[in-house]
Amino acid sequence: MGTPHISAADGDIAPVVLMPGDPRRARRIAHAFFDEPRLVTEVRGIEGWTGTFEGRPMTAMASGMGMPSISIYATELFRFYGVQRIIRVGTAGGIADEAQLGEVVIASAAHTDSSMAALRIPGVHFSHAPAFGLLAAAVTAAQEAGITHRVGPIFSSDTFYSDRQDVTAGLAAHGTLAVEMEAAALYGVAAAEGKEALTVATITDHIIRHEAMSADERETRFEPMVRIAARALLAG
Ligand SMILES: O=P(O)(O)O[C@H]1O[C@H](CO)[C@@H](O)[C@H]1O
Ligand SMILES: O=c1cc[nH]c(=O)[nH]1
Repeated sequence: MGTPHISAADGDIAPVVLMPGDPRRARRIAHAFFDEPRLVTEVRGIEGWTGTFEGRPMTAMASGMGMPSISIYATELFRFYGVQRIIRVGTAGGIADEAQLGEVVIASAAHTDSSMAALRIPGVHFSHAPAFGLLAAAVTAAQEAGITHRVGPIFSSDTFYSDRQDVTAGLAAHGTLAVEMEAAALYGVAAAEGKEALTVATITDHIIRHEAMSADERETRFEPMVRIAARALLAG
C-alpha cells in the first residue's frame, strides 16, 4: 500500500500517533520514548517511526508546518492506515499574560484565521475541538506526573510572521493561551473522518513579552508534553 505522501506498508503504522511538526522531533521522540523504533516512511523527508511505548504500538510521525500540510498527513493516516487517534505535540508562542516558557498547554479548542475552516461547511463558523476522552486523559496524565500545564483555547494561524497586534490583543482578551499553526486543521480533519485528535504544546516563546527559548531548547524541552500525550493516546 502507500499513499501519495506516506510509503509505510500495511500494518507499519500504529493505531495511535504522536505528531510533531518537525521530522527531527519525530525521530527524537521515537528514540527517547519507544522500544525498538523503526523508520516506516520518509516521503519528502517527513519521517514516521513505529515502536512500542509501555508495551503498546505507537507511531511518531511529523506533520510539517501549517494547516494544509497536517491536513494531508492526518487524512491519509485516518482514512488509509486505520489510525484512530492523533495527538499533535507542538511548539507554541504564548499569548496569555500568565503563559510561561516551558509550560505545557493542552488545547481544549482552536480558533483559526485559516480559510480551510471557512471551506469545511460553507456558511458555518466551525468549532475546532479535541476529542473529550483524549483531553480528559491528557489532563489526568499531566496531574499524575506532576507536570505544570494549562488547559484552554489556542489560536491556529496561517501566519508565523504576523504584525497584527490587534488580533493578538483580541485573542488575549478572549482567554487564548497561545498561538501555533496546525491544531484547528487537525481537529477539523478528525471530526470529518470520525476519529480522535488532541493538541498538546510546549510554550517556546512569548509573542507579547518577546521572550524566546534558544533553537536548541525548542528541540530538547519536549519531554513533558510527549509523556502526557503518549499516556493519553493509550488511555481508555
Ligand atoms: O514545532 P511545531 O510542531 O512545528 O509547531 C510550531 O512551529 C512551527 C513554526 O515554527 C509551526 O509548525 C508551529 O505550529
Ligand atoms: O507557530 C508558532 C510556534 C511557536 N511560536 C510562535 O510564535 N508561533
